[in-house]
Amino acid sequence: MTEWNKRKQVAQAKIDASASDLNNISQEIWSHPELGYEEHHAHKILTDYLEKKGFEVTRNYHLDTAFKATYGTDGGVHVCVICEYDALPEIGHACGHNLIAECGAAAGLGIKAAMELDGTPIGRVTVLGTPAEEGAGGKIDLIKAGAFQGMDVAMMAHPYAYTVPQPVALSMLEMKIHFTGLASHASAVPWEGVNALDAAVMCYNSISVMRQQLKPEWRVHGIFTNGGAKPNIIPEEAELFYYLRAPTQEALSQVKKKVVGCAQGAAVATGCECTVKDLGGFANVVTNPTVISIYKREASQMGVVFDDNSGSGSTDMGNVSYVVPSIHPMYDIGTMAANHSRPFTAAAGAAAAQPPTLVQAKSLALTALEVMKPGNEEVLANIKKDFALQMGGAKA
Ligand SMILES: NCCC[C@H](NC(=O)CCN)C(=O)O
Repeated sequence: MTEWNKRKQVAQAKIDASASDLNNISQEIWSHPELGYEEHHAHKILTDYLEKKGFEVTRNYHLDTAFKATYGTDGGVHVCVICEYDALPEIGHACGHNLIAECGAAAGLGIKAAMELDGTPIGRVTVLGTPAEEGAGGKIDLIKAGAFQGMDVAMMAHPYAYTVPQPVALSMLEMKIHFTGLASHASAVPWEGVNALDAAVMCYNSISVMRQQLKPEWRVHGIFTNGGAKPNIIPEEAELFYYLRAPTQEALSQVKKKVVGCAQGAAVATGCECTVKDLGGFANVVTNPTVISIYKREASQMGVVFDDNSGSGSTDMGNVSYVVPSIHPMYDIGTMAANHSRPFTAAAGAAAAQPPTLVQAKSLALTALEVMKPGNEEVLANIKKDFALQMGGAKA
């Protein structure tokens, strides 16, 4: 056996030997669901554990509930494994971020064990704790703070109903559409009023009608966040909250133009004022072809079979993929339930999710080791070449 294959075995054995600890971490996070930027319990248990395992830990890293846990030396390849740990309102860990945290910590442990085999670490591994993927996107704050500078590759794995190495993750924009009318008694003098709720309903309906003309991969979905105060007051304020999505930033701007047109039309029809507030969003994920081909090879050798079924959500890992060569595979946790559903919450906390999570952690760890391997400098050169080509044709 080559020295490097020995290291790969050590990584896998370390993850297997830590299975019970890792499951406990996952269960702790799953049973204490915390919203984005409030993940204090998850932050504590992950940082305490990684510190105990010999990582140099920075708590509250640029954000209250972000962390950096790092091991190794500078000057070699620097690999980042990402943890997420925020939950959804009301339905808990319905996106399985407890498992993303477990997988990131597990991969980090495995890589570290392999690196320190002969006492001389080659390169650096950082486990990065990133808050609020379901919210404003903590990775975007961390990018702005420079947390990804000097990293060569970033990777994570996300729970799902299928196993997809290169899922579609769309560019996304969050938008609030606010209508202002004029209040009046809805029974005594309704003609004195200007009805903001009517404008919001017309806008919602126009967007729904427009949907037939949207490209199949475009997404527009919204809710009413204000529909008036009382039935006997003509609503003077009404508000819609929409997510707009498309495969690229260019296509997203076309979707935005159409939605703004619907809002303006509804305002004219009802005599209301309309303001559209752009709340920012996420970039699409640009998967690095060299890294994903290594990942696919390593995962296949462990018996992982890939499906051809990609969802099309969005993630702040998309923003990371514009600053560091990245992969964001998704994997089957033993459920057919959709993410963001209550059955998915149950699946994310079930024992059946553990074996596939550890296989993903091993696949990420072995992918990282392949990039770090002395003599494999051409691999890193190819990763950088892919990235330069991809970024030449893409805008975040
Ligand atoms: N506010 C951003 C929502 C992101 C959300 N992400 C996912 O569902 C992917 C996995 N967590 C989305 O709506 O796509």
